[in-house]
This record gives sequence, structure tokens and C-alpha cells, in this order.
Amino acid sequence: MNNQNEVITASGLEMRFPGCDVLKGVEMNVRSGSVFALLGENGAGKTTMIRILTGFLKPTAGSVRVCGLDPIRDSLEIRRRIGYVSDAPAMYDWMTVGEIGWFTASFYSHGFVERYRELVTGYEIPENRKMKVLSRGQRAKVALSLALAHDPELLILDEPTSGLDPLVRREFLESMVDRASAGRTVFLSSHQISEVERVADTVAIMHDGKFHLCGELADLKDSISEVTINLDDPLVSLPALPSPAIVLSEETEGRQRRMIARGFTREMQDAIAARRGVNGVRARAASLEELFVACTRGIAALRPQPQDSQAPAAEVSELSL
Ligand SMILES: Nc1ncnc2c1ncn2[C@@H]1O[C@H](COP(=O)(O)OP(=O)(O)OP(=O)(O)O)[C@@H](O)[C@H]1O
Repeated sequence: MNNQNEVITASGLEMRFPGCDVLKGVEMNVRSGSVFALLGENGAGKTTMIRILTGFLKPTAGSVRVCGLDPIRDSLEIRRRIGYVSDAPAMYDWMTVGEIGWFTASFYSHGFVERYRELVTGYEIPENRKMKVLSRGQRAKVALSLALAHDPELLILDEPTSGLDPLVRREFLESMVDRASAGRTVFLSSHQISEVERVADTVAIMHDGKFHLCGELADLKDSISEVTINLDDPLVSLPALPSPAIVLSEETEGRQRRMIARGFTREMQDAIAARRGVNGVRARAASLEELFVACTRGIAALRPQPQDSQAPAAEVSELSL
């Protein structure tokens, strides 16, 4: 059932290429009026996901709805209603900046050209300049202007800030937050964790074809801690965390054991601190970068927790908030 507050819904989404299973059952709901950031390492499947949402790629299995429409069957209507900037926008190089605006306007309703001209002027790009002579950053700005000029209800951006200088980057990201406050939805993929942390309210971390963590950024940050335990001896064994707490990643370096854990409480901290061989326990909220590392690199380093037979390591990779 499609919830009216959800601009994108995906269920059991799979994408298999010959010799490469990219998506292995993705579940996703993107709320209207949010800035949703998809994070993942190179090759995680972010562009593949975006190509499915925009109707350029048919998934192998599963269902997906964008603005209540089917991206394959209703691809024209979806492209009219959303704005999309790919990670390598293809544009007609023989046209000028102004001409490409006029050309694109023919697909949209009245007012497109005026808004487009305002945007490129704001970015200080001369309208009579040929596309082929623009710098990478200027091309990115033209692509953004084309995607924004019809004020789409959903803006989908693949690596939106690559090629933009720091000032423009900052203004652009702030404008995404403003769009969300005005009830528009922004879905973006990124490697720039610090930027995502500043603008996104919902984050999904993709790894091995699935979303390992997906939720409101504030909730993720509240529920996930970095815990540092000082030990007398690196071999001191500690009990598994009681359910529903779960360790996302753990490492021991010298006499210090460090873990990223979900649902770690003050009581757990006190119980560990009281154990023989433990010299102190510190816990603090984990940063988004630490969450990202725990979900991508750290999962491989996850140790099995012998006393918690209900939560074997393999299940940790299915986390969803
Ligand atoms: N048409 C295709 N045929 C075969 N494999 C493909 C195809 N398209 C993508 N892939 C593979 O799917 C995987 C995911 O690619 P994708 O471009 O979605 O990753 P990404 O997360 O966007 O990466 P990056 O951050 O580097 O842009 C890669 O291993 C890629 O080689």
C-alpha cells in the first residue's frame, strides 16, 4: 500500500548484471519533505539504484514506486515531475547555455525558462557561452539549473557536489535544506559524509547490495555509540551485549578495545566497568563517518559473540532501524 507521505517506496528490489549482483533485496521508504542521503563505497550500487528510480534501468525483481508511479511504465510522467542530475550529465555540447534552457523548456510547463535563467545568472554563467567550453563545475551548475527550473516535487542527485567549489557547494547544500522545508523531497547519493551530516535528515548506508542502516539521522546518532574499554590484558574476554543491543564492529588495539554498538546503555557501561580486568569504559555518540566505516569495512571485522546465539554475526548485516 502506498503511503501518501512517501515519495519513493521500494520493496525486495534486486538488480543482477551478468556476474554481478548489485542489489539484493533493498527495502526503502523516502518521506515527502525529507533530504534522504544514500551513502556507499565505490561500486556499492548507488547509481544503479538511481537509474532504477528514474526509469533508465528495469530491476530484476521487486517493486518500486516514485511519486506513486511505476518508473518503467510511467517514465515520461516521472521525468516531468522529478528533477534528476546524473553523476556525469550528458548535455548537447554544440548548444549555448541559453539554448539548452530553451530546448529543455519545451518538455515542461510555462515559467521554466525564466526560472532557469535566474538560476544560471545566480551561478554567474553567461548564457551565450557554448556548453563545450564550460568547466566541469560550470557544467554541473547548468545541469542543476535544468533540474531545478521546474521546481520538481522530487529532486534526485547522483553525487551532486562533485565539481563544485566549496562556496557554491555550501550554498547548494543549504538550498537543499530549504527545499525540504518547503515540502519538496531531495534524494541524493554521496561519498561526502561530512556534507551529508550537515544536510540530510534521513540516511541509508549501502553495502553488499543491501541497506545496512536506514533511518532518521538524529535517531541513528542517538542509538549508536562508540565504546572504548581499557583492559589490563588484551585477551580479557567480555560477555556479549544483552539483546537488543548489538555490536556493529569491534577491534582491539593493545589494551584498548573499541566497538561501535547500537542500543548501548549506561547500565551496560557500568556492568562492563565492574568486570575484572577492566580499567575503564567510555561511551560517546558515534559520528556518521564511524557508522559508515562500521557498516562497510567494520562488518568484516565483526567477531562472533559466543554467548549470544540469537544474534550471530551474519544477522548484524541485516540491520534496519
Ligand atoms: N550495465 C552494467 N553491467 C554490468 N555491471 C554493471 C552495470 N552497471 C553497473 N554495474 C556494476 O554494478 C556495480 C555498482 O555500480 P554503481 O555504478 O551502481 O555503483 P556506485 O555505488 O554508484 O559507485 P560509485 O560511487 O563508484 O559511483 C559495479 O560493480 C558496476 O560495475
